[in-house]
Amino acid sequence: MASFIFSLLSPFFLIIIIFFIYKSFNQPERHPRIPSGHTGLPWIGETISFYRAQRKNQLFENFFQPRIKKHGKIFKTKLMGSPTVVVNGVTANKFFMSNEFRLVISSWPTSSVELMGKNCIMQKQGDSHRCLRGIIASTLGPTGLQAMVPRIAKKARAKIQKVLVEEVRKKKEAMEDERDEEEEEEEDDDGMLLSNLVAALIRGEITEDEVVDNIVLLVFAAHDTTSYAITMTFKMLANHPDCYTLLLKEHEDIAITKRPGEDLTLEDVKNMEYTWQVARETMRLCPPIFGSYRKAIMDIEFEGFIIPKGWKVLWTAYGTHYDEEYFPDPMTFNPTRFADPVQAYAYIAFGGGPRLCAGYQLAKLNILVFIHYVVTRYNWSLLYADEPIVMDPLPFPSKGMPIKISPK
Ligand code: HEM
Repeated sequence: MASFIFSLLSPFFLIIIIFFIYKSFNQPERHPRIPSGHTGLPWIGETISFYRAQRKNQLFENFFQPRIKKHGKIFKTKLMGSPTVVVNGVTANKFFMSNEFRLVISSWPTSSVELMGKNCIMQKQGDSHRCLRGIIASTLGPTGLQAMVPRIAKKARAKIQKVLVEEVRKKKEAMEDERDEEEEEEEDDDGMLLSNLVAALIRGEITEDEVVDNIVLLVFAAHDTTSYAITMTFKMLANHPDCYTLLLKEHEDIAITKRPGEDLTLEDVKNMEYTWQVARETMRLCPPIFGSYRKAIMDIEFEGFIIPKGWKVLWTAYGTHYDEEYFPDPMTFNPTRFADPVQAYAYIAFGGGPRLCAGYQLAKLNILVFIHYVVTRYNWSLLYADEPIVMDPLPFPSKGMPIKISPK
């Protein structure tokens, strides 16, 4: 045995082994390599420059744009130890978003998963995703929102978790008691998200952890995104008085039809067309979510390149929203560009495909209703015209964008 091993190490065998290693590294490539500059230090890759740019809300200017200019819409980098292919443009958005679960799955960095909870919808695939998506999206869809219109008016995760677990258990007990008492009667359905999630918990479709993690996720996914969208819309309005005049007129026309104290209806919200153009244009230039991560679950061929199984794919809103191929004169604030439908997958502030934002309708409603009450009831102006935006992990104005406000 020992002499056999020794013979393997003889010069002849070594030459054969070296030949095979050489051959395997020099296989003629069937597919071109994905362009990449230097992918940075081993393991860390370009993580530091990525986060430095992100922190200053300069991801486009300092990270994506220089690489897109040099390599094109698809390039490779290395972030947090993972080889990552950054993809931009309508074709890539459509391909990667619509092939969710088939070729790629959602794959957020560990730090984001810790914040949102590993049982939240963003981390789920297949049946589990379908079940949660059904509950959340139906509660937040147009029918669920109908009841919510008149009601619209950082805490540590551990604290939120504790409070929520108590609430979930209380709610579960109450719902089970009610069910015992009124066995034959129809389910009491108040249409609220917590009730719908707890009802699924009682039916054994989801776990208590899933109820809690999805409520926490919705706090992050819903609050910070919507508040940033509203904040930036007011900033844009302050900087574009002509747009403000048009927007104000739209709301005054609605307000004039109302008796004192009368609530807005969904019909009123539908008439806020120009305001929604303003908000969409704001989110085109200032997307609350700059992009999202996927992981290839098999080797993927895209535009002649091979993305190996296990690599990350990062789609970015900037790479499409700032591309003049889809939005002429892209850096100019021009809400009426949304007066006509835009090409599918060109406007991706709310993502696309099976993971399209489940709270889209609620976000739209909150933004429009909030703007309505502010502009019809108050005069306002920005305190700091050029307040820097920072990101941690979502973007926000560094001073909280205070405004001077007085009743009309
Ligand atoms: C302006 C406000 C908002 C913006 C810009 C926004 C943006 C997004 C984006 C880009 C995604 C897709 C992420 C991905 O592809 O990985 C997403 C997913 C999601 N959003 Fe929103 N969102 C907003 C408001 C809300 C609100 C108000 C809620 C709920 C109350 C919500 C709940 C969700 C959920 C549950 C998902 C995950 C969907 C899934 O994985 O199937 N979002 N959102």
